[in-house]
Amino acid sequence: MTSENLKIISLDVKDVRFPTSLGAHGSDAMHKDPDYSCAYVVLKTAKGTEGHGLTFTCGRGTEIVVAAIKSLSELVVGQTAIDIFKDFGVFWRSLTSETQLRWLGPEKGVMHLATAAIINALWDLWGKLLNKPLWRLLADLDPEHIVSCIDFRYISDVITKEEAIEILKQGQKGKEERIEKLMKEGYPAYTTQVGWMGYSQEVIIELCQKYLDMGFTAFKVKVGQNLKDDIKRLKTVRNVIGWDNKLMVDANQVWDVKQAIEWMKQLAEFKLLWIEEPTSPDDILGHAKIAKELKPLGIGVATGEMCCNRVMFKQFLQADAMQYCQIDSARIGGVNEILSVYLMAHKLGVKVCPHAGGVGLCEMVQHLQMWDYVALSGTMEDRVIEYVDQQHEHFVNPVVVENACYKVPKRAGYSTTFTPETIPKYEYPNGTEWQLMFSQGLFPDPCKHQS
Ligand SMILES: C[C@H](O)[C@@H](O)[C@@H](O)[C@H](O)C(=O)O
Ligand SMILES: [Mg+2]
Repeated sequence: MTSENLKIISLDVKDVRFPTSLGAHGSDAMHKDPDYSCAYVVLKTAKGTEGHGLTFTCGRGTEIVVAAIKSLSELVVGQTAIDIFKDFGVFWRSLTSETQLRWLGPEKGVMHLATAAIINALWDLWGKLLNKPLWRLLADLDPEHIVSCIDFRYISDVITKEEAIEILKQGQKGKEERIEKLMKEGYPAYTTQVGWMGYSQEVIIELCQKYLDMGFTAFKVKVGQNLKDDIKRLKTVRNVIGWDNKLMVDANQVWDVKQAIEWMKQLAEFKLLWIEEPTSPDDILGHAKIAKELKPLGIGVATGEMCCNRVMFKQFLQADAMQYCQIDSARIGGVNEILSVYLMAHKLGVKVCPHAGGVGLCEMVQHLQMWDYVALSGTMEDRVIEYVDQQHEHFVNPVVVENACYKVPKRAGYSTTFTPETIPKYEYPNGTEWQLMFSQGLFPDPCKHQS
């Protein structure tokens, strides 16, 4: 492979949306009608190999992320993939610290979602070039190379490069046996599919039974709109799943700090493992207070799906403000930054249970969590990967969950390639499915709207 062949010659980006709001799939106390969507990046090398990456969105606004990706694209096109991978941390910083664009973040919001989509596409490309699934690519990289992918600026007060290398060297011990175990058993999952906010009691009962029959032992339910309804919903769920299975709740940032504590005290009788996103995702001390108050009730605090970067994660971890660290593969700046969060969580003894409620998130986080087991924490104890049954049919290599465990992905890359039919059908607003839904009056046609 010559380096000329590995030159990135194009970056294409699409706005892809799925009409999930029609069935209340993905709904919660704050996002009542999400249309699961993504900005989908396709990188192409001169040799013709493609890398596919995405960042998750909830419908409206995806076009803004697409525009941000277009603004970043000139930093990528013309670069040689092999040079990027040699010194990936430096390249990552060139995106996040671009001297003018950084004013729009820095390292947060739309710009960081855009960075994640591009960076994820690069890791997919790397996996495809080496013919390895991402978890294996990560597990095979030597500790120094992994560390060279990370930007340690702002986190070296908690973890240095040298410490990270040492931790990763320790993680090499027993790696092959762990790979063998993973191949045999897979990685435990929990399901959120049973408890979206907009689901009726009947649907919840039916889904709880379905997932129990599939072998699931951990379930997550949305709360936070109305206390009486929450109590009713949790009673229903406990009735079906019993008291030995794990139950978690998710408020998606709806409460004030005091309100969160009071509300959760009223739900404690349902034996809850964690409350997820009780309040603003930026309120580190608020989360710490909630965690302290709820600890005697056996309830931990989980958060991370909207934690905007490694600096915020660092402080959450330092402040004992999260007992479950929910990295999100598409919110912070892609794999490189996520590696730094895993390392900090490991050093500070916090369990990582990735967030996956969105398009392609299950496909991605399985790789990250499997790498963590194989080459970093070395354990799956009390750790679970979220599972939602959304849009898997649109991926060429969808996740496979059997007996409530993710099977190890075997195909090269980050599992983020859409099927050839997906974009023509679901690109917004011109995809054939969208055109049909506009004509049926299911959604307003944005083109007609403007004229
Ligand atoms: C809008 C989305 O579906 C969220 O509700 C979802 O990501 C959720 O917070 C989760 O934890 O899966
Ligand atoms: Mg959540």
